[in-house]
Amino acid sequence: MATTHVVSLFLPYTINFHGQDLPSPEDRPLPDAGPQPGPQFRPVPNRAASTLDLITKGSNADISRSSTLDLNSKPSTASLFRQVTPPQTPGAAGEGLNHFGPEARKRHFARPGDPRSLVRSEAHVPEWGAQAVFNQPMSRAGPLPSNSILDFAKVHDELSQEKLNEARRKQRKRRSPPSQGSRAQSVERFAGQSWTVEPAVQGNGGLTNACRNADGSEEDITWTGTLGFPTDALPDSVKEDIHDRLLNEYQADPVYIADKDFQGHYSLFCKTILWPVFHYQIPDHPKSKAYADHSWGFYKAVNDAFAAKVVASYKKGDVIWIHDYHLLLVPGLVRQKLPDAQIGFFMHTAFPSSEVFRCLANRKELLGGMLGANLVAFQTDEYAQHFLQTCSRLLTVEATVQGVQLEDHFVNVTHAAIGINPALIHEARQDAEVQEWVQTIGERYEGKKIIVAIDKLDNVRGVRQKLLAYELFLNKYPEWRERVVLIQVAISTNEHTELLTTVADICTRIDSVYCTLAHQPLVFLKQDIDFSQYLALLTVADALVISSLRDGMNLTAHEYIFCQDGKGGPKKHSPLILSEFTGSAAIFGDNHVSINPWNYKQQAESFKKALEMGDEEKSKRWNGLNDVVLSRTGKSWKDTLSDALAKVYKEHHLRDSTSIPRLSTTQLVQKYKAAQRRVFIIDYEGTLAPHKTSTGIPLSSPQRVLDTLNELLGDGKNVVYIMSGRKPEELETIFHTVPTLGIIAENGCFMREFGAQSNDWQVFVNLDKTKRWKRDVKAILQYYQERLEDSTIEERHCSLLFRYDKAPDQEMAHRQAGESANHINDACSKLKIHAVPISKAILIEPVNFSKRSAATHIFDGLRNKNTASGLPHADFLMVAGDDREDEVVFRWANELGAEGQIQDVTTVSVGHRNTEAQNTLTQGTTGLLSVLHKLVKASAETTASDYFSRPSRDRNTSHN
Ligand SMILES: O=P(O)(O)OC[C@H]1O[C@H](O[C@H]2O[C@H](CO)[C@@H](O)[C@H](O)[C@H]2O)[C@H](O)[C@@H](O)[C@@H]1O
Repeated sequence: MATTHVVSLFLPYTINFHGQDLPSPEDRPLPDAGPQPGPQFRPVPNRAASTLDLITKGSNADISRSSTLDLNSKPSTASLFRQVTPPQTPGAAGEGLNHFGPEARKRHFARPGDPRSLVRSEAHVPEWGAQAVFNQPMSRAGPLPSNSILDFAKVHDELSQEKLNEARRKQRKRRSPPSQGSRAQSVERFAGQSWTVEPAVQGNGGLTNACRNADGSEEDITWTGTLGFPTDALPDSVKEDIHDRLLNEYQADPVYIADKDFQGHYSLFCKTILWPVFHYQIPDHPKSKAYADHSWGFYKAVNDAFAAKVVASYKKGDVIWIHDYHLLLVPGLVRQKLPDAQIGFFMHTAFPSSEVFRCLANRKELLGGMLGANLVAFQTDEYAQHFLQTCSRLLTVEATVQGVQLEDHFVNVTHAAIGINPALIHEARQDAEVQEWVQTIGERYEGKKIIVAIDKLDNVRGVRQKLLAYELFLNKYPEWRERVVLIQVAISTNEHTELLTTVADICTRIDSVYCTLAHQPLVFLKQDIDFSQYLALLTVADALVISSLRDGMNLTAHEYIFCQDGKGGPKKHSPLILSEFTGSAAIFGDNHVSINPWNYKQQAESFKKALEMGDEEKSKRWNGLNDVVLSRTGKSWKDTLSDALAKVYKEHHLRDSTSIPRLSTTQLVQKYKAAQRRVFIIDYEGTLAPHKTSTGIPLSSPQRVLDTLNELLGDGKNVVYIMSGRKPEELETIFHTVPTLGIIAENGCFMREFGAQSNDWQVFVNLDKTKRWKRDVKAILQYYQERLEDSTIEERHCSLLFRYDKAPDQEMAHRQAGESANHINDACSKLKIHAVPISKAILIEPVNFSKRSAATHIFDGLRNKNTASGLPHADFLMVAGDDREDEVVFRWANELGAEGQIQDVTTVSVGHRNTEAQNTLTQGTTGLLSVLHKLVKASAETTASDYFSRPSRDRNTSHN
């Protein structure tokens, strides 16, 4: 049975090992020690009380281990920061405990014994390899090479040396039998361990929830992803057991990646390069990470491993959905192996503007990878537009609202915002623990207003900006100081120590200025909270603030709106304060309180506005928001995307030149002979005659083309048009020996009617207006021409061509050409012209006139003429072409055929491109000439044989 492969970096499941002889923390490998023999487990830390526990249960808990804020014993926020040693780089030393504590186990709401549970959509998870939640193996990756730009050259040399050593090691291994060395001993301890399948700690909770039904079940899905912890230390037998159980019982196919590759991929390339760039954090000082660093190799290795896994488990008819920025290369890699597969790609994070994306050293490979999909989808229209513009600028391809036109195929681009799973949240909030927390928090803060904020302490979440704005709010509105509390849950990662310090400073300031013996207006929790506390906070909040500087969506906002409906606690309908830079803001209309998080003053005002909002307005706004949350759920997102993919896949398949039949000359001859009135519309360059270089086609055309056209025109039943992008006078010169030929020039801006005088041209465009836009556009093009060696501007009456085929630096030429096209499209959007990349040139032409509009004109003319004479206007139409401009004529002709307006319609694409034509002719221009010649010959033979087979008395009268 066909399945949908949901391919995401992390599976929704992980493994918890339950050995009898779990190692103590002292057994952990030492920093920089590399792979170590011996115990490989981290114990689960002693249970530490969470802050919210402390709120109610007193301060007996070991606060130094839990990094919590005990409101009863009131340590200052500053002391809180001092108590906690920031964790070290995961995998390097195996540290990184305590931020999550045992509460992080409850990131999900699980039915007993069933890991298919609701998870928090935007959970704030520990770094990979931190072993903060379950007993799992340590990373054997050892320290990775530095990715500081200052060490670039050194690392480069080291890596080259390492490659050499690796090759030598492999050679030695091939020569000698496998040893029973330390690695074999160290993995032994895992062989007999018992383990359980648990809901994942890492990964995209929004995606997991969207793929689950109201009862937690999933249909026809196979998950592909990693287990979320280092697996080098597991023996193959354990890996196989885990694989078999996950696949059989949970439809989850684990991908095992070498620890070093995973760490280099995730902690380096994803987290220090892609994530900041996609969220507009562009480092510009020497301490920042290099854009072109060695971690690209790790990124590729992980993407390769994923692609190999997908290809191996794919069966004909399956659908493949690849998710998020970790796996940008996978669509392209899978496409290479499975050219006919149905592949969708969804980007969960924001996609930056082309100006930012182009900073990435591997930008073309990344785009090429994404374009391996049939459908590339984003959360919002804005991100989709950024992607289209990036492709157009960096790859110099034509990007339309529907997608990207590549050399020989089309990739559709769309947007669909992910949503939440209301039914599962509703079930979860019925849990007694949630109810208890609702009551507890309500009692603890009775008489106060609670502003809630739940973020990962990462530069993109705008926590610093939020705290500064809150400080300003307290300063400006003293009447609120004793009546409001901001509960900021913020999980830090070890990467952001600078941010942590700044945030600590602000917290200290707020504490020292506004904290009193009776009231603390800021509760800063530098640890995660469990799922029931999360739901309870969202339920009782008087406002939620999301101040992200950039965020793909942000489903915490959606979960908050849902929790405020009064069915899991008090009916609050509290306001949502939401950054305009989140995807969610794009779908919520104007019912939230919108902020630019950089505008501290505005953000401070938004707190006041939210806290003082009247009940009526609150309910009105909340109803609007809730409508969006309930109508745009995770399920509807998933259904919309799978319908869209199925539709475009069908279209692509129909247009795929390998699935379009070759033109059958025999059938065509039969139709031709049967027809009374035939119309031919044939493209010139690339279809009837080969393409020539930028110097243009030679004005003396091949005699064979002219002879064939004259032969066709020799039959009085035939009406023949040539279509071309060239100027009328050029075409007139080329075809001066074919006097009655109809000509469409400059892609439909001019037309000489069939049978008209040689210089009798119809002009469809307004030439004065055309002159004006050409002058403006030429000025833009000249700017680019001056910067691009050996580029030229070719001027036609109604269009301009910026040619760069002779430019010595083609990389630069592509970039300049792409820039110029975007520049013109942006600057001249009101002029009804567009700039489109064609082969080695940018064509700037009017949007309202095309070969299709000219073809329609021809057909209307024939219809009018023949209606008057009583003859059929046409019962045979043949359209032949080879490139983008001809596709619109194919579509038009196919429509006429489908509507029955013309009995026999034949559309032929010469060459190998994906096309809307119904037939292909792969033999090129000479192939088409032979077909046309055969038609004429067959018809002449018919006429002769008809003549001689008729009685002689008829023969004598036939010309009367
Ligand atoms: O931290 P990562 O493991 O690299 O994953 C990135 C984030 O993925 C999820 O967020 C993304 O998807 C959400 C749902 O589509 C979307 O709302 C958000 O804007 C995206 O960034 C996950 O929820 C986050 O915790 C991860 O950090």
